[in-house]
Amino acid sequence: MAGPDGLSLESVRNSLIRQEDTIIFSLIERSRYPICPLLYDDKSSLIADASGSLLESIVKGTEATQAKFGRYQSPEEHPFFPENLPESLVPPRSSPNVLHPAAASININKMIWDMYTNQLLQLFASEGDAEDYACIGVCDLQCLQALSRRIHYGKFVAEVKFRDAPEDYTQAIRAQDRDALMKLLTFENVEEMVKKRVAKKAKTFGQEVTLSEDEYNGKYKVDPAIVSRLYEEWVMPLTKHVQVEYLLRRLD
Ligand SMILES: C=C(O[C@@H]1C=C(C(=O)O)C=C[C@H]1O)C(=O)O
Repeated sequence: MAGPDGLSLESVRNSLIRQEDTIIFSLIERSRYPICPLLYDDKSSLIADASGSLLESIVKGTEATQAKFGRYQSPEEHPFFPENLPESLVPPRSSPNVLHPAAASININKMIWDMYTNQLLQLFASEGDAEDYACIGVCDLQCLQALSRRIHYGKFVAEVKFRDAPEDYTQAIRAQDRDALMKLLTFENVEEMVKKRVAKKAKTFGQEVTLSEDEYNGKYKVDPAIVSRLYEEWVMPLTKHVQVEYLLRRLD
């Protein structure tokens, strides 16, 4: 049942389903380009005097602009480089914060960055180089932000699950028992559906649309099996990790 603030398991699951579209489209966009290793190289001399990789500079610069316009006032958004972000110029949000205040201390973007640059990219982008650094970096930024939003949305999922069964969760939280919390919040049947649905979406969104009535039997823009694997091995485990981290602090 929805709480007075409108939060319900159905509404948070619907949001996760909608976010699948954003993630898959951003992967499709990124897969148009080769990996382009120079973008991620800390020692590349692509821009003089910059510390870190070119992607880091692109993400830091974009986050600074977005912070000024209030992006990180939203509890759904988490910066990759929270240090030294400028103050927001827009007035604070009026919507009530439905999360426990401890939620603000959870940001696993470093893990997401490492997973994306060291493991995921290699799965869906081809080997090689290109000079469209800005376009490719912006595609990476979009993938990273979409994955980060989805994974940190685990805070909302956890809040709703806690409200639905406060006694069960309270016991595990008081004991700071990660395994018990993981067991309580895991729904294997939902995870199976997620894996199947994202593969189906990758097929639907990633085919070449023609006017022919024949069934599509061409190549998909991103491999549906890889999208499913991405969810199984990284996206869902990290979302559950965020859920556990949030619940451990839920009674602070
Ligand atoms: C997000 C939820 O919690 C867990 C994580 C899931 C996910 O990341 O998609 C799916 C099912 C659950 O095991 C949920 O129950 O919807």
